[in-house]
Amino acid sequence: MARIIDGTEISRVMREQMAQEVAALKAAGITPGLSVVLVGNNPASQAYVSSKTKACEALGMRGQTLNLPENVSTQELFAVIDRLNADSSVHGILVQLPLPAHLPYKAVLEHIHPDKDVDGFHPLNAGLAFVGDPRAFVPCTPAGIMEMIRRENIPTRGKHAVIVGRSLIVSKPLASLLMAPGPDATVTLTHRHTQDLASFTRQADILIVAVGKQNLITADMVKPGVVVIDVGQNRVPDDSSPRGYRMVGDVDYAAVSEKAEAITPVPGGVGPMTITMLLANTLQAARQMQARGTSGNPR
Ligand SMILES: Nc1nc(=O)c2c([nH]1)NC[C@@H]1CN(c3ccc(C(=O)N[C@@H](CCC(=O)O)C(=O)O)cc3)C=[N+]21
Repeated sequence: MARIIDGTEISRVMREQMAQEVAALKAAGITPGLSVVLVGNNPASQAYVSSKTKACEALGMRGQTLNLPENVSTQELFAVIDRLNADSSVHGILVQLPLPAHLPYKAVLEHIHPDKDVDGFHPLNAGLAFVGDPRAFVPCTPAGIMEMIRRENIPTRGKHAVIVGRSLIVSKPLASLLMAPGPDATVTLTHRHTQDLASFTRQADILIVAVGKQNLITADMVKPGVVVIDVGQNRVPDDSSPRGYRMVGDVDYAAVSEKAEAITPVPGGVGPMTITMLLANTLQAARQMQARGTSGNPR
């Protein structure tokens, strides 16, 4: 049976360390602050956003949510972001995705000041991360996956990492992190048009799945000894659960964990690590602004 990679426990250790760094910044007069902009009232988005701001507060940081109506105009949303960009008590800004279809999400993400872009979705940060510049904010999910791999001592050098999915948020940045000097993995990226997906996944020493489709990866699609990182967050109706649903990933967990060397569970794997890296990026933003002398909460 596979070893379970416990994202909740790794997060607990990392957050304990970060709480001390927050305390030190606070002693220097700066309380790191994250502002989350949530448009509309999608229940899943509301749940994610509240877990993000709660995690901030648990660390001693400020977490604020700005909830805008579903029909907010692009200009109104830009005005809100302008205000957060100019507010020296705000170190990180996150606009929760997906946005309603009438809003141009790329233009919205480009409106966030790159120094406060703790999601790492602004093209400047995406570019800095791609060239391996340490000033970049690295998107939280790929950063969290790299932390899990490092802390679990999973060998990457020369290993074949196969990524399923081609998103800007997870797969593209993860590919560049895994193939960079240091990790030195050989990376294959696959997606919905890949022919004979299983012929690729079966070659994986490390298999990362970020698609959003329950049971996409079955036991016959992996080789014995694989390390599986499941990024999926799928809600499955379940009357026996208090919320009326349960969370599953993209991997047939029960069957694949019989063949894998190690596997991340859902929930309790990549999800908590994503939030942990959001906290880390907010802390990084506060420190960078302190170093430039552009931060400090108004007293
Ligand atoms: N601008 C932006 N940045 C994001 O980082 C972002 C976003 N938009 N939109 C949506 C996705 C999704 N996402 C999750 C993070 C943590 C969990 C998480 O902690 N999940 C728990 C389970 C949650 C539950 O049970 O409901 C777990 O896996 O253990 C889930 C989903 C961040 N996202």
